[in-house]
Amino acid sequence: MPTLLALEHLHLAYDTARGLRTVIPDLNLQLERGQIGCLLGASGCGKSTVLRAIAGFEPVRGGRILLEGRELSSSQQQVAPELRRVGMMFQDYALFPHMSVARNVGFGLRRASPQEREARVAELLALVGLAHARDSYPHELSGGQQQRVALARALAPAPELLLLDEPFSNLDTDTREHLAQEVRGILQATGHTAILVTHNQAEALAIADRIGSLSGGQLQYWDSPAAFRQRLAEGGTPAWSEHQ
Ligand SMILES: Nc1ncnc2c1ncn2[C@@H]1O[C@H](COP(=O)(O)OP(=O)(O)OP(=O)(O)O)[C@@H](O)[C@H]1O
Repeated sequence: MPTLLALEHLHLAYDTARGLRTVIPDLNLQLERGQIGCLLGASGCGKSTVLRAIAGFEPVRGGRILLEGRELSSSQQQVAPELRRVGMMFQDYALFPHMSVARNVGFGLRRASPQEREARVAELLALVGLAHARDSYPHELSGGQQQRVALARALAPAPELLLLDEPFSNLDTDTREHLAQEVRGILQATGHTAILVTHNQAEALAIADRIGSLSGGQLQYWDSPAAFRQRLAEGGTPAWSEHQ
């Protein structure tokens, strides 16, 4: 499979009152089209910063980000977030409370005709198993259902790459693993490529094709689930990892 996403010598830093603070000094990563990659790592190691840079919300100080060989970010240029074809889904769902499920899902389709939007919303709600809830409001749904609406909304504009930032962390353990497997099924069925960040190994194993650990701003490994299981069996887990 061809590479969809490439991070090449990525250097990310924040401007602070005390000067530039490097979070990611030199990160390299490749993800094939159709794969789900997972970044594990301790709180504060820079996982969200990497996702935000891929989405175009953080400047790149060095190196570059490529999507299908197209340069999205480098120190010289920065493609606007809305032109990247990158979708994002967060842990707090970020659904609009005053909008119905259908309007939430159709939110990113403002340029489509009403008929096209209606058809796409119906298709996505069927995909995530919530066709019956189209007229409900977010507060009427369970956490897992809200997260499925958030997934449908993120997929609606047909992004090339989906970024998932701790998407299941507000859910209880059982729902979390079940939904991770369900989301994997949905992304595989639609051929989507995604990167997920989490603290949780079980979640990583339930969803990912490639699992890596971010530490000191570097990717420590980029394993298949089988190789990652082997690593766990050999005791090669970082001290911070959640074992659930
Ligand atoms: N806007 C900012 N300005 C300065 N420093 C920041 C800013 N945002 C994040 N940081 C710092 O950058 C580091 C990485 O933050 P980031 O949110 O990427 O970590 P994370 O691995 O996603 O953590 P968590 O798992 O807790 O969400 C942290 O030390 C954080 O304090």
